[in-house]
Amino acid sequence: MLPHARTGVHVLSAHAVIRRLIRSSGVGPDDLVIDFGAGPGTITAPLAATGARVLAVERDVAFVHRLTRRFADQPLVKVVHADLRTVPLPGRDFSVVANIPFALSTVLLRRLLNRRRRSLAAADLVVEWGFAQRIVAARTPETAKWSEKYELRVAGRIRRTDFRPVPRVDSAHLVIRRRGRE
Ligand SMILES: C[S@@+](CC[C@H](N)C(=O)[O-])C[C@H]1O[C@@H](n2cnc3c(N)ncnc32)[C@H](O)[C@@H]1O
Repeated sequence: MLPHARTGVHVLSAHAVIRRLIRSSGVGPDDLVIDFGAGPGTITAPLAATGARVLAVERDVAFVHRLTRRFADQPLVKVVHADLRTVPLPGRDFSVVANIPFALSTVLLRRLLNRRRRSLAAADLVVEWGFAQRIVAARTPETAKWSEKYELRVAGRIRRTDFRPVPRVDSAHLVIRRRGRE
């Protein structure tokens, strides 16, 4: 079985959507960017093409082997076999561009946005549509606190048919930008 055929892994297959995520992030040479849940490297590859240093974080061993082979000759890409819930985050400024496992959306946002050190500069995430709406509404004390430090907005809807296999629900492009960025 191909790794991406595993239950719950919906690979972003629409190149136009991937290009939009990356263009929105604005990452380029000298930037550090993390692709959480890199899978087969669908987002990792065009991210590396911008000249940014990319950390491709992936928990699944088969995907890690595939990523390691695919990016063996690309010094800008570091494949990190780790769990996004526990992998150490950079101390220097970094961005995130990723189609994350939906079940871990809250955990990841907490890791990124509750840190004392605000080294997350920007994130462009693919998350479940309803989840994105709840986050940007900032109705809970936690999300309200996030929105004091970060701008959170939905840049657009991503149709479920833009993924393989096709999931049951649409997604959103969630944009996160650190406020007061110099
Ligand atoms: C929705 S898929 C996205 C794959 C790829 N980024 C893409 O868009 O084509 C989510 C990926 O996250 C990985 N994953 C799931 N749980 C993880 C965890 N705790 N830590 C790191 N990666 C995880 C899965 O193996 C899968 O490759």
